[in-house]
Order: sequence, then C-alpha cells, then structure tokens
Amino acid sequence: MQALLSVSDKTGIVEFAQALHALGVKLLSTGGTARLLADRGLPVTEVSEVTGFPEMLDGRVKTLHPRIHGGLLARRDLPEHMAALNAHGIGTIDLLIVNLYPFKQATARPDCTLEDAIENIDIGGPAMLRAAAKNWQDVAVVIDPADYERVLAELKAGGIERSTKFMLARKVFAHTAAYDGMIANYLSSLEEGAELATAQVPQRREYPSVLTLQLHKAQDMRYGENPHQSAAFYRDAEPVPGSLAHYRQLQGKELSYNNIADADAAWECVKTFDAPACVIIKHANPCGVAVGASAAEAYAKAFKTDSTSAFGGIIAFNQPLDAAAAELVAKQFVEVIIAPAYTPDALAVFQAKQNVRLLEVPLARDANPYDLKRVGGGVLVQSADAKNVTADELRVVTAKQPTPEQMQDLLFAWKVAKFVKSNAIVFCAGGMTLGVGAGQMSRIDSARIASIKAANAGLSLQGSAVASDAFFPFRDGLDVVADAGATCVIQPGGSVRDDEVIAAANERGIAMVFTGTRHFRH
Ligand SMILES: NC(=O)c1ncn([C@@H]2O[C@H](COP(=O)(O)O)[C@@H](O)[C@H]2O)c1NC=O
Repeated sequence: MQALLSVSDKTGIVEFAQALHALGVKLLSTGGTARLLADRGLPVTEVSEVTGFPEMLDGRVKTLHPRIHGGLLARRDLPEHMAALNAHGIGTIDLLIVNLYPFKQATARPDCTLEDAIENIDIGGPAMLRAAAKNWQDVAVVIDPADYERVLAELKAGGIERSTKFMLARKVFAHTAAYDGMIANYLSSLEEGAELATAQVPQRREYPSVLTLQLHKAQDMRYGENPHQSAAFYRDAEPVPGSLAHYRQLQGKELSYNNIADADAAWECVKTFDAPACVIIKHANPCGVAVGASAAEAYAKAFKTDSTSAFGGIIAFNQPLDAAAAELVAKQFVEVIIAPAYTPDALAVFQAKQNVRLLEVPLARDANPYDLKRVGGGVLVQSADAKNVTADELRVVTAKQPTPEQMQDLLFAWKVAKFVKSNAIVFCAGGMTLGVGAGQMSRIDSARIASIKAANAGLSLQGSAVASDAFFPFRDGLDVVADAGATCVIQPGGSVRDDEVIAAANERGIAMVFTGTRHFRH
C-alpha cells in the first residue's frame, strides 16, 4: 500500500506517518512534508523522484503529473486502467493525506497583498483531492487531522471501510467547494484597479459581487413554521462564540423550527444584560424581561409582565440556572429553557418534566458577522445590529433631566426595545418590563397596546420609563405614553417634528433622551 502525504497544516502528521510506516505503508511526500518526515527518521520517497521532475516554479508545480494523478485515478477494477499503469510504470496511490495552502489565514492578515493572496491559492492539492475523492472506491482521502485516528484504527483492523471512504470523499468535495468559494468571495470583493497594484494590500468591498456560503446541517426538523412546511437547521461552518448554534440539548422533546427561532431571540436578548436577567419570548417577541439579584428574582419579575402570554414560552437566563429559579419556572408550561449552565439540583427539578427542552449554551457576546433574510428570488444581507447604546451617548432634550434611577430604567427599556418587533413600545420600571407593544403598523397603536397589557397584568405605569424603537413622528404617541403614566422617554430622535414632540414632553413635565440610534426589527 502506498500513501501520499502533502500537508500545509502539519498537526499530527508525524505520528500518523509513523503509524502508517509501522503498518508497512510506503510513504510518498512533497518538499516540506517530506523533509519533516525524513528528519523524524521515516523512510520517505520524494514525489520529485517519482515524477522525475523537480518541484518547480516556487512549488506551483509539484504533484501535477501523470505519475501521481494516474496512481490516484486508475480504477483497480478495470483491467485496461491497470494495464495502462503497468505500461507506464506507474504505481497506485491508495491513501492520500492532503490539506491546502492556508488561503483564509493569509487573506485575514491586514498586510496581505494581492500577490500573497494569489500565492496562497492551492492548485495541486485540490487537484489531487478531487482525483482521489472521485476514485473513492479505491483511494481513501484524508483532509482533516481529526480523521487520522479513525483511518488508522480501520487500517489496523484490516482495511478502511467502504462507508468511511465514501464519507471522506464527500468531505473532500464540500471542502474544495468551500475553499474555492472563499477564493471567489475574496477576488470578487476587490475594488476596481486592484489588478494594477498586486504588490499592495488591495481595497476590499464589504459585500463581494459573488457571495458563496457554506452551511452545515445540524438537524432535520419534523416541520417548519407550520406543519405543511419542511425544515432543517443549518449551522455556520464556524458559529460565533456564544451563539445559539452551540447549544447542547440536555433533555426534552425534539426542537422545532419555531423553538429555535424563539430560542435565538431569547438568548440574543438575555445576553445583553450584565446583571442576572431573564427573558420570556412568545412568537419572537419578549413578553417579559427583567433583571434581579438572582435568576429566580429575574424570572419572577419577568413572569409578572404578562403571565398569560408566558404560557408555552421560551425562557432564557444569562446565569447558571439554580434550583430556586428552576422550581419557579417549573410551575408554568414552558417549551424551552436556555441557560449557560444548570446546577444538578436544577436538573433534578426537571427530571419529572422530561418534555421541557433544556439547552445549554456557553455565554459569550460576539455578534454574528451578518444577518441574512430571504426575499423573493434573493437574500438581503446586512451587518448584525450589534449596537448597544451607552449612557454617555444619550442626549437629554427636555428641560427636565432624568434622575439616576430613571436613567437606569431608560437604558433597560432601550435594551429590551431592540429585541421587540417594530413598532416597539416598552414600558419599564425597577428593572422589569411593565407593558410591551410589539409589531404594530402604527406606533400609537403599539403605545396603546403596551398600556392595555400593563393594565391587564395589574401593573401601574405611574412613574414608568418608556422606550420607542424609532422616533415619534407626531406628538400623539408621546401623549398616549404620558397619559398612561410614563415620566421619562427614550427614543432615537431624528423626526422632522422633533421640536413638536420635545415641546409636548416639556408641556407634560416628562424627561426625554435621544439615543441617535434606531432599532427597527422586522
Ligand atoms: N502545485 C502542486 O503540485 C502541489 N501539490 C501539492 N501542493 C500543496 O503543497 C502543500 C504541501 O507542501 P509541502 O509538503 O512542501 O509543505 C499542501 O498544502 C499541498 O496541497 C501543491 N501546491 C500548490 O498548488
């Protein structure tokens, strides 16, 4: 048996080659890889000895030769193929271990010139990979050091399984597709004229003219948003730390499409708080959000906002869930709980409620690089709404200044409003939501609904803070929240009628701050 080893990422390659040698496998290799193996005392034949050609053109041509590609592509079951190899004195290559020039790492460097990028496009590697993967029935092809162990174990047990060879081949074509996609994304992101100055770091557009994405299926789903729709969940190749895609399901029924969508909304919202927080989501909107001294207190406050809507909700915590919080939550019907960890006592509480889905997601606050939204015949792409307004960015526009407590409530309300579908109106006080008006076509209706919901929950809005995700276009919306009892308002500002709205706030004795940032959410 003959193996060809040619790797840029040399992780584990020496140990793997040693094990292959011990099994009697003959080792062929390219320049740098061959030197490393020879230095470790392994008998290795350089590819250049086989091809009769030195590696040429700064490594651009090493393995691109019929003596290599013949050995990879010949079908062992076709006598004519084997006769052709014999006639030309070509030996078969039965195992190929290749990983490619690090194009991604190279182009991520801020000083990467176009020339550097081009030199990091691997040509011979993908050619061999595709050849071996096409001939998967006869050649096992390994691109991922994580597969070395499995391949070795099977070789030791008598030979690489057919199913393993097919799995490895499929992995190759996904990998070369992603690799070429990355190159296409890079080259199509270059500004006009980049080709005139290849020794310089090229200017790049944020949105390339060709966008290639590769997503990996995490799971099939029983159905989509509705039972007559089919669905699956796909993950990014490298999901950002702290994103929902890192979930580990500890118990409960299978996750549904809506569960994942709502869990994501809950998790993204709860992550924005530093204090122990709880977010209850229904149909992608928060129906209760609160901070407290503990997870249990945060939950109890969040539940009070709208205990009717909380039924069957998705509940997220930014703290490990302990028994005290678990016991409270277990009293209500809950679909999914998300937390960075669960104490053993908390898990014990849900032992008797095996249908409840418990998700553990490591906490980190990195934002997704891009948001994607399907529209008819295309996809809208935008940067994620990662903006978190801080106190020093706020501008007080009324005669009345907010008190420090009001300022806290305003910032809390603003954080929540960012996660409420537009038009969003959120009344808050004391670190909890009191009334949420979501998804209305008119801002004034959202304001009315938020105050009706607070009244339904028996929560007073006297002295409350209110957030509006976008500016009030007229004074009428402000009058509704003032009539309801709000004494301070946070909103982006920027309306042509800001003066009218500020005058109304002054007239009603309200403190109002502008964020200068809008948080539409659709
Ligand atoms: N040109 C070729 O014929 C060729 N054959 C293999 N390579 C790549 O060369 C790298 C290994 O080189 P070395 O063994 O010299 O460190 C691998 O990433 C492999 O994919 C090549 N390089 C680039 O195209």
